[in-house]
Parts: sequence; structure tokens; C-alpha cells
Amino acid sequence: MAARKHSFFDREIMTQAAFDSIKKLNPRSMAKNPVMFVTEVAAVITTTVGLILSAGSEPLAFTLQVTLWLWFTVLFANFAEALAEGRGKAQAGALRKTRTQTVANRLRSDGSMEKTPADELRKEDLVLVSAGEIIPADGEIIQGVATVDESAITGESAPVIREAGGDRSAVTGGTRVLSDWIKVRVTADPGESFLDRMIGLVEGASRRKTPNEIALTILLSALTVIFLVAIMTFKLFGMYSNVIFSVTVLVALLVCLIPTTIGGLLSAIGIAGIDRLVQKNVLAMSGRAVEAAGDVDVLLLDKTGTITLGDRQATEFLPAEGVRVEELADAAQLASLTDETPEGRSIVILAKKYGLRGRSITEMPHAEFISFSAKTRMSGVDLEARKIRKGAAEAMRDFISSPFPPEVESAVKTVSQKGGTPLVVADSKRVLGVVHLKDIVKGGLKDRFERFRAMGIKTVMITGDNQLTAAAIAKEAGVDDFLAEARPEDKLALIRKEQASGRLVAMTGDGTNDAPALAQADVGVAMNTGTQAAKEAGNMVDLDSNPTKLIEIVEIGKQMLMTRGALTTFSVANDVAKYFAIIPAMLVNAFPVIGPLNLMRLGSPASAILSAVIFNALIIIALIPLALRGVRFRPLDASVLLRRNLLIYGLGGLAAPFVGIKLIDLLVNALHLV
Ligand SMILES: Nc1ncnc2c1ncn2[C@@H]1O[C@H](COP(=O)(O)OP(=O)(O)OP(=O)(O)O)[C@@H](O)[C@H]1O
Ligand SMILES: [K+]
Ligand SMILES: [Mg+2]
Repeated sequence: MAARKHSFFDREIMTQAAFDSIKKLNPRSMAKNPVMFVTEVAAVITTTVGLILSAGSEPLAFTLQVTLWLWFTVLFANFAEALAEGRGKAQAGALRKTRTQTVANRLRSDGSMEKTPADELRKEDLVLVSAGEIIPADGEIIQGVATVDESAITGESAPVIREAGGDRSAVTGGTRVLSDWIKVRVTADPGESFLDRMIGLVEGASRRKTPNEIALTILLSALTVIFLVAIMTFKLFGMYSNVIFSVTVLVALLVCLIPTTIGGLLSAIGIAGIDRLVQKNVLAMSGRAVEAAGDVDVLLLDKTGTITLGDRQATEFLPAEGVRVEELADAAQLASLTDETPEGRSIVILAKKYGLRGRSITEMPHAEFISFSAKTRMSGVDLEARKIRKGAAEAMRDFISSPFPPEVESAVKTVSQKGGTPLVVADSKRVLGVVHLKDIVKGGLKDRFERFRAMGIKTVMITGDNQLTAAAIAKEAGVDDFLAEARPEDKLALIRKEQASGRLVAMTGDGTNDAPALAQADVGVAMNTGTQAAKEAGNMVDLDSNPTKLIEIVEIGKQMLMTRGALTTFSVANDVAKYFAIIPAMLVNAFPVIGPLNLMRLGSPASAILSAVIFNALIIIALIPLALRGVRFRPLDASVLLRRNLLIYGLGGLAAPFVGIKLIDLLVNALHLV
């Protein structure tokens, strides 16, 4: 995306965030965050009751400073949220600029063409887009092949191929056709386009609290109520023992004790998580999906294209006994003439090496081509009585309804054991031989899967390919498990089975036949190049269409959950420590017996309270970078991580206030602030 280079801490974003944090003081927007709302009410009380009405016995300088720092506390929390939103807003601005007004060539039902403004196009309209033109709306190519510049959406300048029929048929409004022409069926009404949704997503307009965030907010609210009650009993206790606590002191104490640190940073953490995905070119349709990614137990990966390069190439023809290799090559080519898959194209090319000239389908008016589908696992052509087919061994065995000759059977086996895909070719009932399709396992996968294992996540490869090939590739790639000979419905069934045993499942896919599984998975990552159906079914879209991105997605999700956990731990530990820091200081004059509890020896009760309030505000600012960037991620088992984090952030949260408040108190006293 155009504005990708921004950091959270760019001057422009910081300035905008500073303004926004004032705008966010609006009680209506504060009410979404109960802890900070209470803090704002506290600031209003000290401002009105303490300052304007000068109620209470405190010196004005003290009330004034406490009031100021309470307002800062609220502003700092707002600033954290505004900063988290900043990068997305900048990106949304850049995206809006690409939403230029274009004129579309709409096809009327009689086949003639008319010029129509793009924003008048509706679902099901047909448009023609030629080289140099902007695609006026989201749609599905129904005719033609073209190269498309999608840099407006993906930030990636290399052109991509989009074509009718296959798994690369979806086009996005706002992108540009570079060569050739396409006929597109519009799939989105104005205002509901991918670009519109993307703008809404990156600027956080459609962000809703996730179930976990709601649960945490409820917990934090409960803590707030408990402390509110505690402070009121404190007041009663003061009245009973003739110590007078002013409104300012009680309010200051309350704010120090309620979980303002996590309360102030919670939404920033969530927004930053989604934003980190956007930086990786992944659009998460909901915060819930990001959270689920962090908790995933099982990853389902396609073999072809995900684990392997996916550009399966025919490398060899292995004829059956009594069949010349030219004859096999000829039949394989015939069966592949209209097969636009990489496999099909490579067969046509390899066949040419056997002296076969390139055939044209126009020479064969009576030919009826049967295209490949993941369900039938074969493709071919009917030439009057001849039925030429090529396909997976299992499917072909069913097709000829008899066993293969032994040498064909063993060729299938040899190819498979090498991790190749054997395609059996037959002319009606006669088996001609085997085509060896070679695919290459992507580099660096073993390490990545090792990372998953370290996190306790199981990786499962699913493939339509046969058992032997699947086993060979699974071993080479280092996945934990595999499912071979899988049809689309088997993928769906596998996901349901894993979910039924309480596991969260993630998967990637691009094809229309992946759509049900993408919808069923807890995290369904659709490839941007994929079909419209796949993109609508998943809850994330990868603009780079890189299936191994799932690994980064899981890491970002985990990092987001860990950051939230770490800062919650820190916040609560912090508040407990503050209790011991301030209360003894406040009471030690009236009750000298508690002297030994007064560990910190702060200057005076007034300086103790002011220092605690200042610390409480500054800790939010200090933790903003951690909240936005996330805690450092290591691929460790969940329970190990939990223990580590409890140790670091729990102990850190306990120690920080003692050190921080003591230092601030020294400064407050040195400068005679109270
Ligand atoms: N163009 C084709 N023509 C005929 N048969 C094919 C063609 N492409 C693949 N096949 C056969 O059909 C099988 C199933 O294909 P499918 O696309 O479902 O799975 P896959 O590509 O092998 O694996 P994955 O599920 O990882 O994509 C393949 O293993 C292969 O044997
Ligand atoms: K607090
Ligand atoms: Mg496939």
C-alpha cells in the first residue's frame, strides 16, 4: 500500500494523534472504556470540586497538580489509541486517493456497449476492460486473460495474470489492466467494494471489541468497582478515626489503584495487532480472527503451491509395454490441449520434444474437452468414439475399470516415491503410460514447521495427490501429518473433526472449492489472487497471495495475545505495589505504629500522592512503544511463555512503582512542588 513506510512514531502521525487524543475526551467515546471513563470523571471532580469550589483542606498547588496529572492520564491513554490508529488512517488516506472516478464500458444485453460512470455499476453488470484502463469495479473474469497492475492495492509493482475459469479469476476495482482485454462480471455494488472495505478496515472504522477484549474489560470494570468501594470505606474509616481525607486525595488514590495501565493501552494493543498484519499485507476482517490466529492448534496447508512451488512440470513420459513413447506423448498432449493449469501446459510443451507439432483446437471441430476438476481428478478429450484421459492413478483406475498393467503400476509407484505426481494416460480402455509431474518443495519450510512445533502447533498437509507422493513430500517438508487423496469435502470434514475435539484450526486456500473449508476454519486466509468465493468465505485476505504467510499471521496473533497478557499482568502488579507505596505514607502521621510499613520513606503524604499520580500517568506513556510494537516473540510452548511472562511482567510490575515513585518523590521534594 502506498503509505506503507510509515512508522507509528512519525512526526505527522504523532501530531495528528495529539489532536485526536483531545477529541477523544468526548465522554461518549470515553464511555467505551470504563476504566478510563472513571479516570476522566475523577479529573472532572478534582477540577470542579477541588479547584473551582476549592472544597477540602488541601493547598491549591497540590490540587492543581493532581488535577493536571489526572487529565494527562486520560490524554496519554487516548494518545496511545490515536497513535495505534494513526498508521492505518494514513494508509486509508492514500487508498482513498486511488479510488478515482472511472468510466466503464458496460455491455448491454443486446451485446452493444455503453459508457457508464463506474459508481453506477451494479452486481451482475458486464463490463469490458482493455489494456491501459482501470477496472471499474470488483468482479469475476468471465472471458479473457490479462496482466493486471494491482500495485494500488498490494503495493507490489510486478504485474499479475488474471484469467477466466481458474482460481485466478477475481479482479479488484481500482487496479489497472496492462495488456489484453477481459470481460468482467461485476460482483459488488457501489460502496461495498473491496477497496471500500479495505479503507474501513485499515482506519479501524469497523473495528469492534473482540469477545476476549469484552471479557477483559468486564474484569477491569469489576476491579474498578472494588477499588471504588475500598476508597469509600477508607473515607468512612478516616471519619471514624478523625483523619480527614479530602476529595482530591481520595480521587487520586482511586485512580492510582484502578487498572489504568492496561485500561489505557488495551484498545491500542488490539488495533496495533491488526495494523501489524496490514503491514504484512494481510487484511483481517475482524479482531476476532487475529485473536484466533494467536490460539491456533492446527494448521492445514495445501501441498501444491503452498508446500511446493506449485508449478508442477511434466518431465518424463513413461510408456506402457508395447506403447511407443510418441504415442503416449501424443495422447497426453491431446488430453491437455485446453488444460490451462501449469500441469496441462507443461505436458503440451514436453510433448513437442517428441516431434509433435503444436496442435490447434480449431482443427478439431468435433472434439469435446473435459476440463480438470479437483473432484474428478482427471481431464481429457472426447474425439468421437475415443475417450482420452489423463489423471490421478486412483481416478484413472476407476475410469478404465480394471487394474493397470504391472509396469504402469510400478511407474506410478516410482514417481510417487520420489515425491512426484504421476498422471496416468489412457485412450478409452487402453492404458498408454504415465506422465511424471515434478514439483519442488519450497526452501526453508523445515525451519518454519520446526517453529510451529516449538509453539505446540500441529501442521497437516492436505493434498489431492496419492498416498505415496504425499508421504514423500510430507517427509521432505517436515510436516507432522498429512491427508492424501482429499477432495474438497474431505478438507471440510477434517476441519470439523479437529474443531470437534476442541482445537482451533487455520487454513489457507484460493479456489472456489476451498471456500467451504475457509469459512469453517477459525482462521481462513484467502489468497488475493483467488476466486471471489474464497475471498468472501475467509476472514483474512493475503494481498501477496503467499500461503506460508499463515506462519507470520499466527506469530502476530500470538504476539498480540502475549502483549495483552504481559501488560495486564504488569498493570495489576503495578496497582498492588502502589497500594503499599502510598497508603502507609498517608497514614503514618496519624498512626505512627505503621511506621515499619512505610518502606519507601516518601517526603510527605502530599508528595507521596502526587508522585504516585505522576507515576501512574507516565507509565502509560512509557509502555506505549511496547503496546504498539508488541512484546518480543519467541516460538515457545504456551505454558513456558506464560511462566516467563508472569515472572518478567509480574515482578517488573511490582518493582517499577517502588523505584519510579521514589525517584519522582525525590524530584517533587527537591523542586518544592508541594
Ligand atoms: N491438469 C490436470 N489434469 C489431470 N489431472 C490432474 C491435473 N492436475 C492435477 N491432477 C491430478 O488430480 C489430483 C488432485 O488435484 P488437486 O488439485 O485436487 O490436488 P493437488 O494439486 O495434487 O494437491 P493440493 O490439494 O495440494 O493442491 C492431482 O494429485 C493429480 O493427480
Ligand atoms: K492505576
Ligand atoms: Mg491443486
